[in-house]
Amino acid sequence: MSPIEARDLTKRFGEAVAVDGVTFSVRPGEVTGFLGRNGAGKSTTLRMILGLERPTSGSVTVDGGPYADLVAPLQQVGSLLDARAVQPGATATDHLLALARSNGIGRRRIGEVLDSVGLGEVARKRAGTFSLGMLQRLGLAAALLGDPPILVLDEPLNGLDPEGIIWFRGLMRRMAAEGRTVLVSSHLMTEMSVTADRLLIIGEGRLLVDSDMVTFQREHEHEEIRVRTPDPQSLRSRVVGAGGTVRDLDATSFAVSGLDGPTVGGLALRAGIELHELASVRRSLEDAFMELTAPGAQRAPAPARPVPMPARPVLADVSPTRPGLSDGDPAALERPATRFRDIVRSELIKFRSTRPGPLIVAGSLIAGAGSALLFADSTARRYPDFDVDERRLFDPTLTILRGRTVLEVTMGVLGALAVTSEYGAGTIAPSLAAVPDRDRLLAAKALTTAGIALGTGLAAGAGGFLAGQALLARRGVPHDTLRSPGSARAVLGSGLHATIAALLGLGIGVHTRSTAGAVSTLFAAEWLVPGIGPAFPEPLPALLTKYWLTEAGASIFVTRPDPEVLGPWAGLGVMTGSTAAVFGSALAAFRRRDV
Ligand SMILES: Nc1ncnc2c1ncn2[C@@H]1O[C@H](COP(=O)(O)OP(=O)(O)OP(=O)(O)O)[C@@H](O)[C@H]1O
Repeated sequence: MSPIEARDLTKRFGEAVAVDGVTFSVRPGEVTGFLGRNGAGKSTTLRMILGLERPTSGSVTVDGGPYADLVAPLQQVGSLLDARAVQPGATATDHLLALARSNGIGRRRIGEVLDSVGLGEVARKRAGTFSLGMLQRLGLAAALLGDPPILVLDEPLNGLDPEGIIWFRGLMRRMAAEGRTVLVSSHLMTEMSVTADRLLIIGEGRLLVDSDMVTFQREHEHEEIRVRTPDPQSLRSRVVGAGGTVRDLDATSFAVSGLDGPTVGGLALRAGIELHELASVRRSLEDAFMELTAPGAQRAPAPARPVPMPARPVLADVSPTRPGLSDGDPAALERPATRFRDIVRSELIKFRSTRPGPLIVAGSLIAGAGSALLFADSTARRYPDFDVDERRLFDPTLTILRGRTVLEVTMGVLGALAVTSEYGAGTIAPSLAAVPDRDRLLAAKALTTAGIALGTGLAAGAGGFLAGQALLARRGVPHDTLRSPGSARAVLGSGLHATIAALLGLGIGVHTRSTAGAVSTLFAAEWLVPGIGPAFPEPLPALLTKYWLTEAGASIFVTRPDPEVLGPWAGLGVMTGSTAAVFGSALAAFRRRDV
């Protein structure tokens, strides 16, 4: 079994066929160049190899099974799809650390790979300040993190300067010499002719060439005679009759292989055919590539050749790690499967290293406590004018916790950002390549988000409550303590409410995939729907007040019974149920969709 095997791999986007019945094997100990023009289907094929896109039909295996089944993905396959897929606010170290942690790779490895790609000096610089060439190096560093036996790289040369290209060639050659499997896509034939041992050429989704480079060069790189004549038909038949091979160039010219210039000239002279041009030119591999992949070129699918397996990889520590395929390799046995705890730690690093996350938490704490103080102050000013009924119904806890709306939105945004920031920056692809189990990735995001929101909600609620009650007490207005009926529950509720709001945001974020879309949806849920509710005839306004998720959830803060709203726990239950429905549908969508 080859490290990468595609069988009849097909991907359709609607009517368009991006990859059309492609079959190939990639062997260890070689650099395999995957060549094609823009839009030929290279990236789609590589994304299917990495489990980021689901084949419409056919299959592709990595290390003998689907990519999703790898036990420690980064230590088995290193990949680079899009070098620009980084959080601009994250440093090079943080970018790698988040990936490394998810697969239980130690921090020491980060310095090593950064040094090995020449980025040691900028380890603490933000990736947003990097040139494209530096980003390619960072992407390669990410691919090398787990010292994997298989490398899958999509156009890694883009943006590299000449020195970088030479360095990259050397790196690929070294990797192959160590027995690793290297699959690298490109649209540059010339580059691949010096880097690759084996060639796969894809055009309009179909595999056109599957050959070793030496054979391809022998077949396509040679001298040929270019002939221009007003009577190409006659000369062509004479050339073919003399054993030459003809390749049409345009209406009046063709190229001849297998005969030399004087022979072709002699044939023309003897037949009395006028010649306008007779020249010997070297046919480059680039020419061959352009002709083979010309739009609409006549083509048949390349035969699926049985690929003999070369000797086992040389390096002990680059052997396959899939259980059952490791042949008792001690290096494989040392690699533990990815642990959920590590994925959570990786999510925490992502949170810390993307600028909006910590800012939102700080802002929420200030806004939560600040709005409580503002409400306390305005209540204290108005309290002397309250009539008897107003004083009887006065609920100091509820007044203080009115800032919950701000927290509900900020925590919702925080939850949404856990996924939308990944889609926005494109880091969702490397994240999923590192953690292909989508349930576990989303669960880790949910747990991290919930933990941060719970802490923030409790801190903002308790801080706001204590500061607000102290202000009321100082101004001689009735106030609550944590021992007052319902007050502790309301403060605890602040944490629960923030947590549910964050999970709601996360679910919405998975659906919208864009931060703007998620924020608009959250604002609609928070303000638009309850705001326009009263414009409709009863009983809709009453129902919305009681059962709309954000309104119902707010009842957790109510300390005096109110017939218009649900009981505190019932209300929070409605909000939890609605959030669970949104989150459940998000999980289903996340499992199903490509990337
Ligand atoms: N998500 C998608 N939805 C619709 N069409 C898509 C999608 N992804 C790719 N395609 C189409 O599939 C075809 C192959 O695209 P792909 O990105 O695989 O090409 P490529 O060979 O990698 O090109 P490039 O060198 O420009 O990256 C293109 O026609 C592209 O427009």
